[in-house]
Amino acid sequence: MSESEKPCNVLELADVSAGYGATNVLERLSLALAPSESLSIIGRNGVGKTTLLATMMGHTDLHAGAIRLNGADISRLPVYQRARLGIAYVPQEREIFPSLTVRENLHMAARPGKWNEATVTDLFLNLRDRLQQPGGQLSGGEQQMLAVARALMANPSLLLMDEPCEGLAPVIVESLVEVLTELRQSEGLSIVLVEHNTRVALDFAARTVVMDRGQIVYDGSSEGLKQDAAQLERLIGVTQT
Ligand SMILES: Nc1ncnc2c1ncn2[C@@H]1O[C@H](COP(=O)(O)OP(=O)(O)OP(=O)(O)O)[C@@H](O)[C@H]1O
Repeated sequence: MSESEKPCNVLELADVSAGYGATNVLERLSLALAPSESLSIIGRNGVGKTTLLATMMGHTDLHAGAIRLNGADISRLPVYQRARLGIAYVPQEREIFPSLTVRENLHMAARPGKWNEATVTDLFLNLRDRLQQPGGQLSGGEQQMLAVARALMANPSLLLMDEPCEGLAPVIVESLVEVLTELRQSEGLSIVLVEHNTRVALDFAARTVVMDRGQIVYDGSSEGLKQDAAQLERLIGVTQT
């Protein structure tokens, strides 16, 4: 395949410096994601993982560099336009609307495509029985499922997820990871997962990025990191995964 025939990256960050106000958290960071490719992001606390997702979505101040989505420059676009172009974001805080029903939450940002009320509730069966209940009455795990399901209803090409397993019981984490793994295999969907649990992160995607102080210090095979405890320890200070 020649260069011109190659499908363009779903996402590309080129030499991006970004942060909050005048302060940069990300320093000249570059990253590209092929169509349908998924990626895990790990790193110690406070190294800029959330800031990286927030920058993709347009929630931070971009000071230098460019961000492209499916080849189009979105660097200066506000959040809602990025969402319309196909980025969905599940923030750490979930941000579901507690007084709206599950169904109302689901339909807030729905766009036509393969993900609709029927298909997302096939994926998260718990939600199907609770469509009429206020979102605030759901358990933590169900609220997380609602947040992911609502993001899917926008039929994105890129799904950004910030620590979806945080605060959930191990059995819920297990079922959520199962669904996320199923989603990772969806044609036309790229997932970027920020995950504190190194084992979950390395199992989730074939490719893992490790961040340190606003930069990428490893970008490569998840399997490679799994097999190299010394490197993992050096990068993020864990001895077991
Ligand atoms: N809204 C904000 N305004 C100003 N500084 C912020 C804001 N959010 C984060 N920061 C700072 O940016 C840096 C990176 O934080 P970020 O939350 O991106 O890291 P992280 O790797 O996601 O951390 P954690 O694993 O603890 O969630 C930190 O120094 C943090 O204090």
